[in-house]
Amino acid sequence: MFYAVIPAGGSGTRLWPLSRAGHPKFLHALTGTPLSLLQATYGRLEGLATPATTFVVTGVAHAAAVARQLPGLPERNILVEPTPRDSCAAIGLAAAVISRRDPRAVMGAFAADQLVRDVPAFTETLRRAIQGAEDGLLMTIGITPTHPETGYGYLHVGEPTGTVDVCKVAEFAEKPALDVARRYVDSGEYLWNAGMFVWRVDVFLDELARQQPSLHEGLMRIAEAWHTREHEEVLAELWPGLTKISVDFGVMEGAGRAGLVGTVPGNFGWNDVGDFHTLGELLETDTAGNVVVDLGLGNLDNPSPGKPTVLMQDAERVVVVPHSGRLVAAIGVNDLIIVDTPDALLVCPRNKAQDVKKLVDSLKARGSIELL
Ligand SMILES: Nc1nc2c(ncn2[C@@H]2O[C@H](COP(=O)(O)OP(=O)(O)O[C@H]3O[C@H](CO)[C@@H](O)[C@H](O)[C@@H]3O)[C@@H](O)[C@H]2O)c(=O)[nH]1
Repeated sequence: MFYAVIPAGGSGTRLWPLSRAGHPKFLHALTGTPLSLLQATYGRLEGLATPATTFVVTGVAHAAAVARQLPGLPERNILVEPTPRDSCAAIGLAAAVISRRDPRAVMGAFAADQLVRDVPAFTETLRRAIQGAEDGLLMTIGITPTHPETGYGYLHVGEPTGTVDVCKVAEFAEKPALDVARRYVDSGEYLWNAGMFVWRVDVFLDELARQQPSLHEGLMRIAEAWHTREHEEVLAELWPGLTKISVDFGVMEGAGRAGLVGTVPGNFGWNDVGDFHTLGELLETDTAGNVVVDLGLGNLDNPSPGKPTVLMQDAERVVVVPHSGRLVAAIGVNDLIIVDTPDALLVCPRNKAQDVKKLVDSLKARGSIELL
């Protein structure tokens, strides 16, 4: 049996002021369709899992929005975390819950905030990954890199395993420094890790126990109590003490060194919707290269539909996110990002899109919680 898990908890700080702690990027319709990133992620898994075999792991602050956006998902399949403890705890919790139903089930974990253009090719790739997982590997999907991105994991592709398209991974290197990332890309031997994982839950949980024993123990105790009366009590006691680490640093790097990681190439039009510049590259432009991000129906608080929201004159390659209900007008500007929300306006050159994270950090340092 195949289970699909969507960890949905990151706050998407490089998409501030649109993405906020209370309404993070996975709940927004950012990619030119009425579907939010979460709804699109859920929808593309239909060929692989059923609602009964799909889980979303999310924070208590987002559980109601997730249920509203995914009305077909059984409520008991929304695994609610009291606080964010990063992706290893989120994905590990789902693995532990699934293992109590079926200890040798194969599960896939799919980041909630990505764009996939060719869903049939995605489904085919996943079928190959499932074969690799059945053979005992922790499977990743490898994307051909286009530039030395430091926000991704890198997979050093090793020997073929004999299963069609499946290779061993000689090294899993998460978020390398820029010079290292350059070396990887120049070598032609590395792929980007797509942030999707497929494995047998027993293989993953054994590896979690080996590398993160206390996290493993806590998650197994929480999963044991999950559908019982003790659930809340056990969760309140154990969750705050769980190791806070990503699955990439917490398990995958070490599993790579142990020769347990495999990969299949993913040629399905993959994008990580990380910042406003990238978003501008992904969406359709007008003849001057301008992009208006239409937040569509998947957005829960879509302002006044029908009213013109953006007017541009002699402007080129400007990305506008109108999200306040008022008109955004721009004259004679180039290569700019303008994000207008009711309580915060961001204006930033496209080549500084990564620095939005620093701005959010400084807001945090000032204690401006209401703006985050
Ligand atoms: N429920 C829950 N989900 C979480 C939490 N933290 C992160 N997530 C979810 O976990 C997924 C991965 O997010 P990040 O941990 O922010 O990953 P990343 O920095 O983007 O890096 C990952 O993805 C890259 C590709 O986009 C990979 O290249 C990289 O190796 C890694 O797997 C997203 O769906 C995010 O919502 C948490 O505390 N709780």
